[in-house]
Amino acid sequence: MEQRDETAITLHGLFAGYGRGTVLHGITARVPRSGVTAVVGPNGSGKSTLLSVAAGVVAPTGGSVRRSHARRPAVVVQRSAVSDALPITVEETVAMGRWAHRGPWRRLTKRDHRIVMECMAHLGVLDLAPRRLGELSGGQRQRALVAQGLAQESDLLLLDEPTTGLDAEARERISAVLDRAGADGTTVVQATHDLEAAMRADHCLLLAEGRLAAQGAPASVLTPAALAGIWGLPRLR
Ligand SMILES: Nc1ncnc2c1ncn2[C@@H]1O[C@H](COP(=O)(O)OP(=O)(O)OP(=O)(O)O)[C@@H](O)[C@H]1O
Repeated sequence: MEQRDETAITLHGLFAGYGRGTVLHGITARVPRSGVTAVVGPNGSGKSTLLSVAAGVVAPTGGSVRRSHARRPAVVVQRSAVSDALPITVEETVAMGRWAHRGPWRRLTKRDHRIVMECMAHLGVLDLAPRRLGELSGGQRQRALVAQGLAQESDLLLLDEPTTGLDAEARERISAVLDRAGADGTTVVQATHDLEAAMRADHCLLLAEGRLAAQGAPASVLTPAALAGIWGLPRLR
């Protein structure tokens, strides 16, 4: 019972993939409740697939996944997955985060509008509210997408590379918001190539070729030996 309360997601011997191709091979791991968990690994190691399984978008082909969340997960996709041609503003993008509560055709309430404003303010995109998403820089667009995820007020927030490739200011802004959400009781899971972001997480899952290489506190998982073994890096920068 105690274990169940402390664990948000339990993966047991999990296999998953696309069509006939298996990407995740027998992963047994846990994501603690509250706080930030970083999912780390080289390109193609299965990080996004793991997030998709956690989101319920990809079904396991073997083993099990157990989530102990009351609400529908909030998912923040990679910003490259959002078309430049999408004719919506930052404010509309963030307001879509409230659709899970109202449905797309229902009017948003005053509380919804307040949450949308607050989330834009937290991510520093209030000034960009009327701008079209497609005309923003990568960092601005990413902050708008994280604001949308936050606006869903889920107890499980899943993000695919929210800080990878951004400048220091955007990375710091997003990391601070995720840290705060985790401290406030949200279970935050982010797939990332940003080793600084991974090191400041509370928990870390390290994937290599669809298998779990290690899990635990980031400092014990992202050791120079593990990084050298998996990426061939001489040391953590
Ligand atoms: N929708 C899909 N259909 C078929 N194969 C897919 C799909 N998405 C991912 N894959 C394959 O699954 C494998 C793992 O991909 P995944 O995106 O989960 O890895 P990743 O660790 O997130 O990689 P990256 O760091 O490059 O984002 C890759 O071989 C990829 O080609």
